[in-house]
Amino acid sequence: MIRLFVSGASGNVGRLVVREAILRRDVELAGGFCLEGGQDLGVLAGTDPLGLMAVSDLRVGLAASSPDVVVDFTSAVVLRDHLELYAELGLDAVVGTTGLPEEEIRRVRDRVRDRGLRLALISNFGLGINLVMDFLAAVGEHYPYVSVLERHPASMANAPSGTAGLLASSVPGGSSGEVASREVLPGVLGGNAFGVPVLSQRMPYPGPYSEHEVTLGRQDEILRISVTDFSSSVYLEGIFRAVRGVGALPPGTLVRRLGEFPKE
Ligand SMILES: NC(=O)C1=CN([C@@H]2O[C@H](COP(=O)(O)OP(=O)(O)OC[C@H]3O[C@@H](n4cnc5c(N)ncnc54)[C@H](OP(=O)(O)O)[C@@H]3O)[C@@H](O)[C@H]2O)C=CC1
Ligand SMILES: O=C(O)C1=N[C@H](C(=O)O)C[C@H](O)C1
Repeated sequence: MIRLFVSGASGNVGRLVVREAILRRDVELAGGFCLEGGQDLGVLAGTDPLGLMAVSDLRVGLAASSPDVVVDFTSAVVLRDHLELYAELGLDAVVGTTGLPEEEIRRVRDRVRDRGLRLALISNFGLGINLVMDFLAAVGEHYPYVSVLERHPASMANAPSGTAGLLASSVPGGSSGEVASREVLPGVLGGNAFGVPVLSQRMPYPGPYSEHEVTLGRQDEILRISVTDFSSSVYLEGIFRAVRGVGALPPGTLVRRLGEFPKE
């Protein structure tokens, strides 16, 4: 039985993680944190009361509940502090929160290695995106030209999405060539991550969706892959795959893709 603590227990993803943890036989919900705190975790998750209250002080909540694994879906604003706290407590962590710059992630990787920690820092737990990342790693060398486009509702916290950066980093060698176009509207061409052009599109559409599109090119051939997710439930299978797997990783390991976990 894995004792699980959920950071961000009142959020879109955190609530689903709490509900799933209640249903699963291999997991026991140890506690949860959210900014507000004070409410029953079951009620927050839209189910029956559990008699287990969300805490608003993460350090206190973790000390009181002695979890085996912490899952974090909170905010880029607090991500750095949360990672430091999990490291200080030597906790195995599965982190979905995005928005940490790549140079910072390199420092996190060093800390994980130096202190013998185990961390899954995965910007997208969806099956489709993880399969595309595996595909890009396998075939990217055949396609010298690459670009990544991501589309989210206007409420999306960061631009680009963490997933867009991870997709860009999955292509060995980045993209070739230069873009000569002059920007008439500032920012219209987007940015660049790992040598790959990345563009974010935001629309005040009411429903949830998350879309990523990768275009691969070589002489006389364009290959385009698009993944659209309409509900946070698509992340659950991957999150619990990581929850089961993180404790079995060798100490000092940071994984960025589900494909890095050994097959079950
Ligand atoms: N890796 C993946 O597969 C996915 C990653 N994400 C990422 O996960 C993160 C969370 O997404 P989502 O669930 O939609 O977010 P929500 O805004 O729905 O939930 C955020 C949660 O974090 C808490 N929180 C918000 N701000 C703070 C803060 N400053 N300090 C402490 N706690 C805070 C909120 O508490 P309260 O309600 O009390 O304010 C809430 O519990 C984002 O970075 C998102 O991009 C999202 C989907 C999939
Ligand atoms: O906040 C979201 O919605 C999402 N965040 C993750 C990201 O930043 O990549 C995953 C997905 O794009 C949805």
